[in-house]
Order: sequence, then structure tokens, then C-alpha cells
Amino acid sequence: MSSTVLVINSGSSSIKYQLIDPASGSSLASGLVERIGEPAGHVEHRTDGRVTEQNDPVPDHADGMRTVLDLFEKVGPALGDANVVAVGHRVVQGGKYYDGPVLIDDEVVGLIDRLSPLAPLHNPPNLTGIRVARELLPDVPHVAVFDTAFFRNLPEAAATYALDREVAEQYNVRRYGAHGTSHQYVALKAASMVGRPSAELRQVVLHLGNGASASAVYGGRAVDTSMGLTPLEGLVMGTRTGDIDPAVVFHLARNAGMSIDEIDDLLNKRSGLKGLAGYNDMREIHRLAGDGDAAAALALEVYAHRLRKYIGAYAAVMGGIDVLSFTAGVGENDPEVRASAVAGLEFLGVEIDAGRNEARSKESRFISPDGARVAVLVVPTNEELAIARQAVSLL
Ligand SMILES: Nc1ncnc2c1ncn2[C@@H]1O[C@H](COP(=O)(O)OP(=O)(O)O)[C@@H](O)[C@H]1O
Ligand SMILES: CC(=O)OP(=O)(O)O
Ligand SMILES: [Mg+2]
Repeated sequence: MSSTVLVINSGSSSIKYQLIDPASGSSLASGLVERIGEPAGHVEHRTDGRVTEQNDPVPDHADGMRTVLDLFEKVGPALGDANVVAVGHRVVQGGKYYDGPVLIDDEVVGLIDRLSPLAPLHNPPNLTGIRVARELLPDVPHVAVFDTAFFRNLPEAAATYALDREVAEQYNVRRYGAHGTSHQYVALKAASMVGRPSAELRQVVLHLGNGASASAVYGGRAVDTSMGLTPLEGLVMGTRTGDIDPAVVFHLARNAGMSIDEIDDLLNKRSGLKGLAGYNDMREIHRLAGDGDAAAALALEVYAHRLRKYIGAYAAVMGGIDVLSFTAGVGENDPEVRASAVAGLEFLGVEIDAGRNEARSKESRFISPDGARVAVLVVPTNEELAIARQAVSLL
């Protein structure tokens, strides 16, 4: 039997997982635990074309992990018979330490914990996933794959904030990026689709999920990215502001009587699409805008404006652009956002074919017209497969 990898992606309120055969890329089981900590939880486990659902409350991530491993036992495939050679964990923040996957031991766990302030919504649940999975699957190697790894060697000019040098060094204040596993996977796939050696390609990748980020990839190497010290910087997201004037923080602290923790919560959890129009789900924003809701219409404009700014900026950083790829929940499924993101960018050679853009498909595809100067692509990301392959490559 071929070997498999169990991949775990613990998010702030969810756990996504997949049992993958890294050689063929096929998924033997996958699932999702969501609404962790809310009154009604939701669990979905898919295997063999069947879906098992549960709607019991899931009090915390530890409970969620136990539920996942229970489902493998009860519904299958039994992990004991699946030849699991590794458990791959997505970890968002690896700081300056990792440019590739690492075998998890107590020291690595300690480091991920110490890096939590640099990814406060992500590293703590990542760590819970690791703790419980190591407890329940003690005989298999556990591997951490960091979102920051692909950006570990960003050019200094892109990674450095113009902050007092000593303060920045003492407190590790620099740009680390995130979603790197996805950006790297999509950039590689995109290079193979356009059929030119990635060494000469100037690519922009837009990962638009609940968290959202852009990257500039030149010759296969990341040269800039929109997330910074933490995953708060950059694009407009489901609940995060993305770029704002840092003076907004001082202003609110001094004049609105808000504490630093309250402002942190505001910027990370109550802003973005949710702050502008009441919902973090892009589908809801479209529904409201379609019903004439002015706040939702403005949210869509702010979202697209930010995207156009980043595409233009990254074209400038690389001296041009050859490939533009859309990925993740919004990027893969939302023709309206894609169209508005590139509107007016014909001067860069960026244009899309309306029919191709609107066609529904789960496959990687071109949405630019034949012969266009810039290849515009939709590339479904597969962070789980990338994590499984990196975990195996380490062992
Ligand atoms: N058909 C669709 N049209 C527009 N947006 C969609 C569609 N399907 C999913 N999305 C968006 O994708 C987001 C989730 O993307 P995903 O990549 O799964 O994010 P995450 O990994 O951060 O949870 C949802 O919040 C939703 O806004
Ligand atoms: C880093 C990050 O924002 O991840 P996610 O999109 O899963 O929240
Ligand atoms: Mg994601």
C-alpha cells in the first residue's frame, strides 16, 4: 500500500484536514471542523464519495482534533491501516527561523509558541493542533510547514520597515509574509501552464480567501508580499483591515478610549468586509450589493481598489508582469472580483476574456484572451498537497 500523509490546517475557528497520497496527489479523506467555540459546531468528513456530518458543539480546538481522529476510526479510513508516514501541520508564523519544513520536537513547539505574538490569530490554534495530534498519534513523525518559509529570503529592501534599526532588530520587527505555501504552489503551477521556464517569469499571485495576500514572484523566487510582521498588513480581508495608517491606532487609543487589545480586536476581527458591510463572506457582500446596499457596494470597490494598487505596485517592482494568478475561495470562485481587480490595467497588458472569466470550473485555466501579453489564470490552490509533499521530502 502506498504511503499517506495526514495534513492538518488549524485556523482561528476551524480545522481543515486531509489524508493524502503524496505520490499521486489523491485525497483519501478530507474534512472540516468549523464554528469551534460557538453554540452550534459543524463537522464534515468526506471519504469514498460519502459525506458524514455532525452539528454538535465543538468547544475548543483540542476537542475538534479528537473529533477528527474519532471520525477516521468510526467512518474510516482507519489511520492504523492507512500507512501514515507523517502528519503535516500548517503553521503560519515561522519567523526568521525556517525557510523549509521542519521535524516537530519540543524545541520547535516552544519556538512556535514564542512566535505567537507575530500571528496571534493563527499560531495558537496551529499549536493546539500539533499538541493534540502528537498526543494521539505519537508514533508518526510530525512536520511543520510554515506559511512564512517561501518569504524567508525576501530581498532586504522588501522585508525591512523604515523603523529605528535597533528597535526593529531587538523586537524582530520585519516583514515575514504568510500564505507562502499557497503562493509557491500556485506560482509553480502557473509557470507550468504558460510553458515558459519559471526563471524568467514575472508573476503576481493573488491569494484571496478569508485572509488575503498578494505576492510578486520573479524567477520562481518571492521578491515582495503584502502581509508583513503579522497577517494583518496588505489587502482588504474578510475581517482584517489590511493596510492602514498606523496612526489610526494612536488616534483610537487617545481619542476613543480604546485599549491596545480592543484596537487589535477591531483591526483583526471586526474590520475588512465585515467592518465595512457586516459580513466577512464575499457571497453575502455580493447579495447585499445586488439588493442595493450602498455599504456593500463600497466594500467591493475598496476591495478591488486595493487589489489594483498591489498589482500595479508589483509590476513596478519587477519591471513588468507576465502572469497574474487568482487563487483561494474568492480568487477561484468570484468572476466579479476578478474582473474588477483588473479593470483599467490594460496599460500593463492585463486583460481578461469575459466568457472565460465567467465559466464555472474547478480546474486551473486561462481567463485572458489568446495572444494576450499577460497570462491571467485561475489556479485552485492546494496547500494540503503542498504540505504533504514537503513533509515527505523532509523524511
Ligand atoms: N462562489 C463564491 N463566490 C465568492 N466568494 C466565495 C465563493 N465561494 C467561497 N467564497 C469566499 O471564499 C472565502 C473562503 O476562502 P478560503 O480560501 O476557503 O479561506 P480560508 O482558507 O481563509 O478559510 C469565503 O469567506 C467566501 O467569501
Ligand atoms: C495567514 C492567514 O491569513 O491565513 P488564513 O487565510 O487561513 O486566515
Ligand atoms: Mg486558507
